[in-house]
This record gives sequence, structure tokens and C-alpha cells, in this order.
Amino acid sequence: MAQINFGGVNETVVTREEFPLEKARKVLENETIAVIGYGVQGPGQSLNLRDNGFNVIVGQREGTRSWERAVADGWVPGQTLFGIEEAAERGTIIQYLLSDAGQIAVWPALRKHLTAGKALYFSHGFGITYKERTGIVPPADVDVILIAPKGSGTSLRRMFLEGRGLNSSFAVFQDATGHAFERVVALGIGVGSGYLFETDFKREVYSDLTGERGTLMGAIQGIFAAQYETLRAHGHTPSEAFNETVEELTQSLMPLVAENGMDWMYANCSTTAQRGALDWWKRFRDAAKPVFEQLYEEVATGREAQRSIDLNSKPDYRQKLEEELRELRESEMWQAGAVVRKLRPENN
Ligand SMILES: NC(=O)c1ccc[n+]([C@@H]2O[C@H](COP(=O)([O-])OP(=O)(O)OC[C@H]3O[C@@H](n4cnc5c(N)ncnc54)[C@H](O)[C@@H]3O)[C@@H](O)[C@H]2O)c1
Ligand SMILES: CC(C)(O)[C@@H](O)C(=O)O
Ligand SMILES: [Mg+2]
Ligand SMILES: [Mg+2]
Repeated sequence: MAQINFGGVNETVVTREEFPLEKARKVLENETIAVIGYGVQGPGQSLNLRDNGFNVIVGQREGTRSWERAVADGWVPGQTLFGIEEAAERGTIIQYLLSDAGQIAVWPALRKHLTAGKALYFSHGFGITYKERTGIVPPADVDVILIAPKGSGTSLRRMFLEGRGLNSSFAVFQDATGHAFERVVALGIGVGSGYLFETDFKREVYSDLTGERGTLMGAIQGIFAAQYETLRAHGHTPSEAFNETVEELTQSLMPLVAENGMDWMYANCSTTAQRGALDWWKRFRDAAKPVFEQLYEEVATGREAQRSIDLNSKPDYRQKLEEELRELRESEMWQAGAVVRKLRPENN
């Protein structure tokens, strides 16, 4: 394992160079990997593992849309596609990729199939960290491991097909067999990760819940809406407000940040823009900081997890989520966005 210095702090990272795909295949040559759940991560991870030459089966509820999708992706009922319990019985490594709320509901059925020496794999520290709320307590004689891709399962698959890799974090919660480390790293490489950053279950879930509620998804929409509404209230047109809030960011400026950092993006804008951005960013930071402190507190106390468990366990949770997504999609800002996207030159 490499020790890599991140801005002055040394961290452990496993690289493809020290753990190539061939080695991963060797480590897992006698294993059957059962991917349970075919939502977002399930397809990404199972298809990458299959294309990388591992022995993979999928477990999913029959008669669901996800089952049909699995069939369309080439999983064969009775050969590589089974009901959840049958797949769990056949698997030696069980990748538990149901939704976090779904994992709680299915746990009593799944647990029966966790016999000695198997590995239970998560892509989130949620079930284990909040065990008082989830009831997920694995038996002592199985390995409990985590690979959490740092992005959507859709990106994991797309980047794999483009010959790139999406980095993941990895953790071992329980090493019953003495092989948990090599198993988890082999799986991380197998699902298409480029580099594997060491973490533990608690740190993974606290940072992940904060990030997705914060700058990755929640805060970004909040700050977009605040700026868009301000521009509209002062008479700017929808296209102008959308272009100055979202389109320029995703199309022009974020790719520059991704490539070489914030200062480099700034340096490629006018000195007028740089002056303003350097003057204003700390005010935005100071305004947002108390909200981030509140958010972290909600995550650390488990209240945020409980909210997600309660709401996502309701029978009509899908329908409610769809309604909220529709509201977002039908807002003026995102309606303007749909038109602006069509007018990208490459779309004509
Ligand atoms: N979505 C992502 O890209 C992403 C990224 C990193 C980590 N994760 C983690 O990976 C895991 C899987 O997430 P996901 O977003 O792929 O899940 P998801 O919400 O797409 O659900 C996956 C599957 O769970 C099934 N399911 C839900 N409730 C069920 C129940 N009661 N009984 C049986 N099946 C049920 C659904 O049919 C679906 O096929 C979670 O722990 C999540 O936090 C997800
Ligand atoms: C893709 C994300 C936001 O990183 C993941 O954490 C999730 O929960 O879907
Ligand atoms: Mg998450
Ligand atoms: Mg995440």
C-alpha cells in the first residue's frame, strides 16, 4: 500500500500498479460474487465485474422492472440471475446493494445465508454504523467489507466503458477469515476503481451523507436557486439567469476546475472576475458554514439516517420521490435549462 501525501497529510492508498487486475482475478478465482440489488450501483458493479472476468451472479426480486433490466443486460434467469435469497445462498461474497432502507427489510432473510467464511460487502457504511437503527449485525464468522465508489453507479459503468476508472474508498469492518483485506481490494479493482482510498465504515457514511446533502447535490441546488431567483427578481431573462448560474459552470468552468484546480480556473478568467471571486468566496463560505455544522450534527447523531430510513421505508416512497423530482424538473430554472441544453451547438 502506498502512503500518499494529500496537502500535508499522509494517507493509505492502494493502486492498480501494486494490485493489478490479474492479481484480483487470482484472489477471487474460487469465489462466487452475488450482487444483490439491481438499482444504480448493482448494474454498474456487476457488469464491470463480469466484463473483468469474475464469476458474478445477480440477485433481484422477480417481476420487478429491475429484474427485466437485468435480463436485458444479459443476466440469465436460473444461470446468472436469481431471486435474492437464492443468489445469497449461492454467493461466497454477497454484495449488499439494495437501497439502504431495503437492506433493513431484507436483512432477516439475507442473514440466514451468511455462513462461516463468506464475505458481506457494502457500498456504504450506513447499515453497520447505524446498527441500532438498522438492526444489521453480521455474524462474527464472516468478513465485513466495503467498497464505496465515489460517484454514481452510472458514472462507474460509463467510465469503465471509456477505459477510465472511478476511485473508491475501501474499509474492513470485520476480518473473520484473515483474507478480508485481499478480498476487498480485489473487489475494488474488479468493480472498476482506479485507486482505493482507505477509510472506515463510520467515516465513510458521515462524509458521504454530508457530501451528498452538501456541495455535491443539496447545497449546489440551493445556491443555484438563490442566484437564479435573484437574477430573475431583478428583471433578467430565464436564459440569461440559467446561463450565468448553471450552464457556464457545467460546460466551461467546472471542467477547468476538474483539470487543474480552482486557482487555475480563476486564472483563466478575466482579472475582473478573479477580483470579484477572490473578494466574495469567503463571504459565501461564512454564510454556509453554520448550515454545514448543523448538517454534520444531524448526520453524527443519526437523525439524518433515521429520516432516510423512515421516509424510504414507506410503501409509496418511490411515488413521493418522483413527485419531488418532478417539481424540480418543472421549476422555471430547470425548464429553462432543458431549452438551453438543446441549444448547445453540438446538439444541432
Ligand atoms: N446510487 C449510487 O450511485 C450509489 C453510490 C455509492 C454508494 N451507493 C450505495 O450503494 C447501495 C445501493 O444503492 P443504489 O442507489 O444502487 O440502490 P437503489 O435505491 O437503486 O436500490 C437498489 C435495489 O434495491 C431494491 N429494493 C429496495 N427496497 C427493497 C426491498 N424492501 N426488498 C427488496 N429489494 C428492495 C430495488 O428494487 C433496487 O433494485 C446503497 O448502500 C447506497 O447508499 C449508491
Ligand atoms: C453518488 C453519491 C451521491 O455519491 C452516492 O453517495 C449516493 O448515495 O448515491
Ligand atoms: Mg450516498
Ligand atoms: Mg457518495
